[in-house]
Amino acid sequence: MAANQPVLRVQQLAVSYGGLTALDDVAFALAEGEVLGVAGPNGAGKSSLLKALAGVVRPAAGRVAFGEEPIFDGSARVARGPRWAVRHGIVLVPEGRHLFGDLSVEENLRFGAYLLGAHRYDEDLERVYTLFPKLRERRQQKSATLSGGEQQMVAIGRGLMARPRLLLLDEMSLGLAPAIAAEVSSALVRLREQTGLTMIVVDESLKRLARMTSRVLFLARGRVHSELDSQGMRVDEANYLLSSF
Ligand SMILES: Nc1ncnc2c1ncn2[C@@H]1O[C@H](COP(=O)(O)OP(=O)(O)OP(=O)(O)O)[C@@H](O)[C@H]1O
Repeated sequence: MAANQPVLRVQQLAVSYGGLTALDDVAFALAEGEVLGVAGPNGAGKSSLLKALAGVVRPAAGRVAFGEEPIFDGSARVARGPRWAVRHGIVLVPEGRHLFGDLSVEENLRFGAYLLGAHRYDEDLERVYTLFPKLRERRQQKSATLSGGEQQMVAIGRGLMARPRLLLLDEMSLGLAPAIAAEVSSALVRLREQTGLTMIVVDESLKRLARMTSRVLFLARGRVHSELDSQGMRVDEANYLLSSF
């Protein structure tokens, strides 16, 4: 891929569920190593966007390309599914974590590598445990008995075990106390600094998004309302903008 080519290009993307339009005419591009935040009120289409990129939801129209590869092209009738996406490095950490509660932390993490087929997990596991030291202490513990924050760390770790090139994180702070949410987002900032991984992050807190991302896309009623640079973003003003949607 040429250096100036976006790693992800989304054009005129539409998603609908029966008669309900969840996303309409959404367009943006993402450069390699960029971390994009997505904000918007409930029902704005944030999860639908991540699911469409991960091949979990089939768009109604538009085009999505990952590097040179089309993920979806309405006019060419190309629609990739979730297996294709994971194998090509697009990994979704879904809202709600979806862990196997009866399995241990390490078994859940290993599951993230499952779709990649046979490869050595040890180095990947080590990287996850370095990012989230709490998980190393609890590697044999059943996931259901972890705290919410630890479960979220397992969900992110499981995503990392799939060796992502684009990591999609949906509402990772949902239900977490602010201090724990801050701990999880600090880990993502370290991940970004250490690996340069390209990510899209949905989070209800603009303050956390401002720390984690380089720019934030605001969705309202399924459309891109505006986009702000995270560095110069005044969180109070951005919150005011959000409340006006
Ligand atoms: N499987 C589905 N079937 C029908 N409608 C759906 C489905 N999933 C989402 N929707 C609808 O699509 C719209 C966008 O939902 P989506 O979950 O993408 O929004 P969101 O911005 O992630 O919201 P939230 O912040 O509440 O998670 C909403 O009106 C929602 O009710």
